[in-house]
Amino acid sequence: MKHLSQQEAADVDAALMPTPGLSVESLMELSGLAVAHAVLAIYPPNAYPNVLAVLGPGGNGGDGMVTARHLASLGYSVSAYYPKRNGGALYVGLAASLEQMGVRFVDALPPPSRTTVVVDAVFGFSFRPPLRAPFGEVLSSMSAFPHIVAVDVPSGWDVDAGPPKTGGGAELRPSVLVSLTAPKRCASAFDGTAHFLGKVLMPPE
Ligand SMILES: NC(=O)C1=CN([C@@H]2O[C@H](COP(=O)(O)OP(=O)(O)OC[C@H]3O[C@@H](n4cnc5c(N)ncnc54)[C@H](O)[C@@H]3O)[C@@H](O)[C@H]2O)[C@H](O)CC1
Ligand SMILES: [K+]
Repeated sequence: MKHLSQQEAADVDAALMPTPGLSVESLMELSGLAVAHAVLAIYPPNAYPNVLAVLGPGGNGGDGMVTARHLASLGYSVSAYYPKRNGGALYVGLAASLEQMGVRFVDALPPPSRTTVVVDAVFGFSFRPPLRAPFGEVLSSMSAFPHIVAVDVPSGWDVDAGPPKTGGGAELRPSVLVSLTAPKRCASAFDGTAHFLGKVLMPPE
């Protein structure tokens, strides 16, 4: 399977936008639904009742909000940590839809737990290192959780080059990766247990 560079990933999503019937909202909904079903397949709610969605300020965080909404409707107990909120109408609306579904927004990350699945929706294909505050601390705290499902790109990884080489303990090692549309180059360094491909809307060529 082809892996997309950071630039190709941005170009592909820009090319999908004018497709009749597609919009940022619909692409985000399909992404979040795909991630929710990956969580359901690997971490069923009878064994893993709690989900913590960690949300970044851009489109990846939007996918994470949709994921959280679907997981709440699938029977998980869902909380969300959203340290840098996006004030755009789409994001404000998504956050309101989560509250309607009973998702709790928390002010700090809870301690790690073996029965909690972390949805890593901090950064996607637009991330460029180095990390700016407060996300170094956020990723460092997340990395202590044993079950992490990364949305599109493991957060903090260089989209082309892969995991950071700092060795400082802050690098995420997700157990599940859900690539959206196509895997990004960094996915070739993924060494977790399951790699899914979601939101495939393009003809193969
Ligand atoms: N764009 C689309 O068509 C769709 C994208 N989907 C998902 O969205 C992400 C890409 O979204 P984008 O808004 O372009 O960017 P990110 O979420 O990856 O991050 C942007 C956000 O992060 C900040 N940021 C970037 N680098 C740093 C840094 N080093 N330190 C701190 N903060 C940083 C930046 O300022 C922005 O605020 C894609 O991967 C998909 O998950 C959907 O699938 C729908 C369609
Ligand atoms: K991510």
